[in-house]
Amino acid sequence: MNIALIAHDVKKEELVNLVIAYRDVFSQHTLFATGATGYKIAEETQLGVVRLRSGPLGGDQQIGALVAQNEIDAVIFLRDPLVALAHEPDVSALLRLCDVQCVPVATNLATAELLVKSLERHDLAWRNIVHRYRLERRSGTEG
Ligand SMILES: O=C(CO)COP(=O)(O)O
Repeated sequence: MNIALIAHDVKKEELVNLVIAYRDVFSQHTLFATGATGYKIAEETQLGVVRLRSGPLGGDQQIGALVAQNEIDAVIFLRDPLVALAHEPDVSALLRLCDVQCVPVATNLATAELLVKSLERHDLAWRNIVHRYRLERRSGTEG
């Protein structure tokens, strides 16, 4: 599964702690992250992370584009709920695209933990089954 991890500055430590606590689960997936979040996760957990641009410089939009292409299976986005950010429209757009594509998205630590536990139980495996089925159908019609 492709998991996107994003945290605003005041939430980065929470997210890193979550990844440390559930390292065994996260290590079984491909992790994508915005720039500074990805840097911290990689540094503190030694897990591989596909790092995109920093959030304010377009990283949220890059993750949004992956969501729009249905290439992300779950998003954990720990937002700072107490400040308004210059790139708020990018944040809203990403969350909207998660709803468009029916991608599970957690915006606080409590929900993030539930999502990780779902990953652990393979609750989202149906997404891989659908991906594979569609790829096979596509290659069948092309061949
Ligand atoms: O601002 C962000 C998401 O909106 C996070 O970006 P960074 O991971 O680069 O700090």
